[in-house]
This record gives sequence, C-alpha cells and structure tokens, in this order.
Amino acid sequence: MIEFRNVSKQYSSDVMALRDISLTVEKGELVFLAGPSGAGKSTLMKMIAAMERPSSGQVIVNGQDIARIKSSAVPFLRRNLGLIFQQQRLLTDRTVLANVMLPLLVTGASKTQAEQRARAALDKVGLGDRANAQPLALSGGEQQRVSIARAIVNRPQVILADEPTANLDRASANKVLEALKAFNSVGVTCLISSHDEVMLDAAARVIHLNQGQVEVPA
Ligand SMILES: Nc1ncnc2c1ncn2[C@@H]1O[C@H](COP(=O)(O)OP(=O)(O)OP(=O)(O)O)[C@@H](O)[C@H]1O
Repeated sequence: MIEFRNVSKQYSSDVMALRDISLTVEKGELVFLAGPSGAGKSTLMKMIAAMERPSSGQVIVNGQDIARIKSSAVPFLRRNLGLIFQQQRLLTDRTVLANVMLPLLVTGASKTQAEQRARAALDKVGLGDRANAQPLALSGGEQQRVSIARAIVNRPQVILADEPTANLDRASANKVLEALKAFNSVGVTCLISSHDEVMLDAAARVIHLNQGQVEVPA
C-alpha cells in the first residue's frame, strides 16, 4: 500500500536527505523507522502525505504516485492518513473534545455526529474522562494521546507518527504505543519513527535509516 521506488530527496546542493530508498509497507503492518537525528525519517514520512515531493523516484500510496498527483487531490490523499507530526500541536484555546471534533467538522460532519465520534476516539485512547479539559492541563503523554485520537477520528487507513513518544517518560510512552498498537490490531497500517531503543526492541519490523539510506542489517 506504500511503496518507495528508488526515491531520493535533495533539499539543496549540499543536503541530500534521502538517497535511493526502496521499501514497501504492506496494508496492516506496524513498522518502526529508526535512525539518528538527520537520517531522513521525517522527510520519508512527509513524502507519504505529499508534504514533500521526491527529487527522483516514485512514492506510491494506495496506487497513486505522490510525485504526480495534482495539488487538488492532496486533501483526499490526506483524508486516508492520520498524521501525528510535531508541527501539528493541539489548539490550546479549545477543549480536548473540540480539538478531536475539528477534523470531522472540516470534512462536513454534523456537530452531533462529530461529538459522538470524537468521544468514541477519546475513549479508545483512554481519555474519555478528559474530554472537557484544556490541552495544557494534561500531561505530555496525555496530549500525545489526544493527538492520536484527533488523527484517527476520520478512520484513516494509515497512521504516520513522527517521534510520538519523544520527551515522554517510560510509562507515558508505553501508553502512547499501546494506543497506536490498538489501532494497528484492527487493521490500520502504522509507520512510527522513533529513537526509543525499548520500543524498537519490541518491534516486529524496524527500518533503519542512516544518512538518507536504508541500512541493511549485518
Ligand atoms: N525543509 C528542509 N529544507 C532543507 N533541509 C531540510 C529540510 N527538512 C529537512 N532537511 C534536512 O534533511 C536532512 C534529513 O532531515 P529529517 O528531518 O528528514 O531527518 P530526521 O531523521 O527526521 O531527523 P530528526 O530525528 O532530528 O527529526 C537533515 O540534514 C535536515 O537538516
């Protein structure tokens, strides 16, 4: 469902973020993306959501070549993706519930339907009782779980999570991971970037990136 074919990304003459990447992520897989800072993990994830385009090669998502899709088709592509990126922080002047309702309201759901589904999404990440709280009243791990609820409320086929457990203590990180795994267990494809060795040790599949290349295990 996600395929990179000989993908390179050059940001400038001296920054080659990805070099000739070829990989496939099958529907329903849970894949971790590991590698040091600057290895290209965020760039790779952004390409799946058409936030960056490859300089060469092809990125195929659900049969569509990201390099060739029209910008008018990008919102439809993203509707099938749940994005958990550092840049997409929660709106701090609205309740947790309002944050999770937002993606539904912008895609035309009624307020009643949006509230019902947002509450169900919060229940799934274990935060049903915090719906009326302000985001800043929650711990970092709880805020990250709200981000997960917001990302999955539109029932995407794929979750892309960029360092979802960064800056969290072990207990909070585990809860975030459990929430992601629960969605994976009902068929959602998950691609998660992480530095976290404990998380990577427990993973079924880890893709290691280094200096823009996939490292082949020795
Ligand atoms: N928009 C951009 N313009 C120019 N260079 C960029 C841009 N985004 C990333 N880079 C560069 O591309 C390389 C890969 O960056 P990327 O953010 O993909 O790595 P990363 O593995 O996600 O790192 P981190 O773990 O620190 O987030 C780095 O050298 C980075 O400085």
